[in-house]
Amino acid sequence: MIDVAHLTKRYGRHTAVDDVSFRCEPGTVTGFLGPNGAGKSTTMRMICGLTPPSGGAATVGGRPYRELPNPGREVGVLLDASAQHAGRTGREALAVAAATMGVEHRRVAATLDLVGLNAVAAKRRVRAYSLGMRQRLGLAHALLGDPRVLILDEPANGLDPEGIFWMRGLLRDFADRGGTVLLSSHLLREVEAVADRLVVIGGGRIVAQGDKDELLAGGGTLVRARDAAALRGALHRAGLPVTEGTDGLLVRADAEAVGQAAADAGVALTELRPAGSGGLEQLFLTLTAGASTREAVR
Ligand SMILES: Nc1ncnc2c1ncn2[C@@H]1O[C@H](COP(=O)(O)OP(=O)(O)OP(=O)(O)O)[C@@H](O)[C@H]1O
Repeated sequence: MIDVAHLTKRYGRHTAVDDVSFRCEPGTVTGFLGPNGAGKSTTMRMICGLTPPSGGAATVGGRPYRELPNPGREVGVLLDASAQHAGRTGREALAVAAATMGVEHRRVAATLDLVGLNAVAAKRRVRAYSLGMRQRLGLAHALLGDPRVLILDEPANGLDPEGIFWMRGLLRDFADRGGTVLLSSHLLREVEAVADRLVVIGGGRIVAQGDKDELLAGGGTLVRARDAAALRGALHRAGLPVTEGTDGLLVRADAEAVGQAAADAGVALTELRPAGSGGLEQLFLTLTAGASTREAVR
């Protein structure tokens, strides 16, 4: 269980994370989504005790990360795959971690095997690893202590499609055995494929969270008009957040509010429907429309 309560991080006058609260339950994968600079990494670093919060608190298994007696046995963390000792071989790196955590040495080979780093790869120095191999080694580090919780920042970065598919299965299996997974990603389709719950962050604030299927069912409204510019103007004047979709405008509001805004401006619509069927990508674009704009103009 991960419990995040009112986490806030300010850098000078800039608020990178603003009153963020969510909970990750055992047996679930929580997808942590947001555009660049939204505050995902900062939130995860605060959960793992690497960045002190300006306000709020986070616990893992009921305790602040820094108070866990042997954190690696309880929480597997992968925040930055490139931050690994480049001069060690993959096997050496894991062996050192195993000794530090008090994990049986034979788990080293088993974990390397589990993440798909074969004997040849395990004997190479980390500096010669591709990003995908570093991600696999980082995941091995996270899994080595047989933890009940995984916190992974963009773990699919650098993995090829087969690797992404493999990781999805690994995380699903981990959660199905009662584990708790918090996974950040900008690869929306990957999150859609594996997550049970979603936390969507934009401009440091949570813009949506909940059960993935419920969120997808309420993914805003798709609207079209022959005069797209007039429609855009009408929605803008009504203060409704709008994103360009592939087949119309996506609006973070219900159909009634969108229809009313168009009617008030005398714009004739050619289509008005829930956007949810378009999947997570549309939901993501819709939900983060305002936040992305704020980020872009900052
Ligand atoms: N050490 C720091 N000092 C000042 N500002 C920071 C620092 N770390 C992060 N920020 C700012 O905080 C905001 C959130 O950054 P963060 O890295 O958490 O976002 P993110 O959602 O992980 O984005 P990305 O997907 O691009 O990694 C950004 O505006 C960033 O510039």
